[in-house]
Amino acid sequence: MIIEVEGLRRRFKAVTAVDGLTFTIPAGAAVGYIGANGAGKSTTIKMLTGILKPTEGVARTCGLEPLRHRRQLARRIGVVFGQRSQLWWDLPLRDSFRALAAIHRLARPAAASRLAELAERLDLGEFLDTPVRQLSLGQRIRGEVAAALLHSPELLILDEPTIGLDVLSKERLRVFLIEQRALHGTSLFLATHDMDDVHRLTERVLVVDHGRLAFDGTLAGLTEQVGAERIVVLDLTEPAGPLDGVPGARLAGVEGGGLRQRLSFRPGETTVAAILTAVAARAQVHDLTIEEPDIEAVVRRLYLSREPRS
Ligand SMILES: Nc1ncnc2c1ncn2[C@@H]1O[C@H](COP(=O)(O)OP(=O)(O)OP(=O)(O)O)[C@@H](O)[C@H]1O
Repeated sequence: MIIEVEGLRRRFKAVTAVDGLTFTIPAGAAVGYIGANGAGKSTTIKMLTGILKPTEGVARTCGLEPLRHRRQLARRIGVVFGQRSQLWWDLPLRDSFRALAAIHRLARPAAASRLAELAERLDLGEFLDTPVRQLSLGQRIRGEVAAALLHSPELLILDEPTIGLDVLSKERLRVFLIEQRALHGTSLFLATHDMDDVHRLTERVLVVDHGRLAFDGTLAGLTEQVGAERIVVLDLTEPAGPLDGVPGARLAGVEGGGLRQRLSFRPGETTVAAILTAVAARAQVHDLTIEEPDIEAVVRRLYLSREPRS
């Protein structure tokens, strides 16, 4: 197991941020960790990485007790906090990598070739010599991710890595992470508010609610359990009248005078294929995309379905 957590609890005076969590994650897995603001995600990550001491219970990361073996663990994991930097603010990005290579005691040629790989894949070349404080958010996050991966860790822990990034930067980062996992088999533990992150990067999702595990399964299983709606966006070859009355679907919007129409549906009640078949008699579809429900909505529905809590 790359992560093992048993009865993990952390109190801050009156607040119980993490309240008896138990789960395991096998090596090589990619897991999304989601929950509302203040649900306990960052606190969990801090205990997994040896920054915070559990009040009760056990966390084991890469088979190590994070607090006791913090140094050893640091060589085997990479961590990115989207809202906090691990880079040296006033130094050129390249110097942070040099310092980190020294901290991890990487042999020079190995560090140089790893940096070259990361710089190429993350497109860092243009700003390697720019002081970190002058980087755009997207550039800095790419730098953070490279810094976290420089020593080729077995496990990458990301806390809100795409927060504040524009669509293009988010996408580049996701493509990079998918590639890295395919190349190196890096395990991934990803706390995020972004459903697309979860959808693209992970195969299992853990939902935390008031420090307790509220769901452990696939994203499809989660949306099905809460009955969240997905939206199919249809781009038509010619404008058509409103596509209402499709069985199992609800017309959620018409744009461009009928050229683009959105139909929402609940997985389990109908399928995209059935919707397309029903629509085919009335309009010709040129292109389609599926919009995932947003994470806040899914989590809210899950929380509501769990009430009243003990
Ligand atoms: N150092 C601290 N002192 C006191 N309370 C804290 C501390 N750190 C976290 N908390 C509280 O613990 C709870 C869980 O916080 P945590 O940061 O783990 O949540 P989160 O799920 O990461 O939220 P977000 O999505 O907003 O980052 C919150 O109520 C928070 O206010």
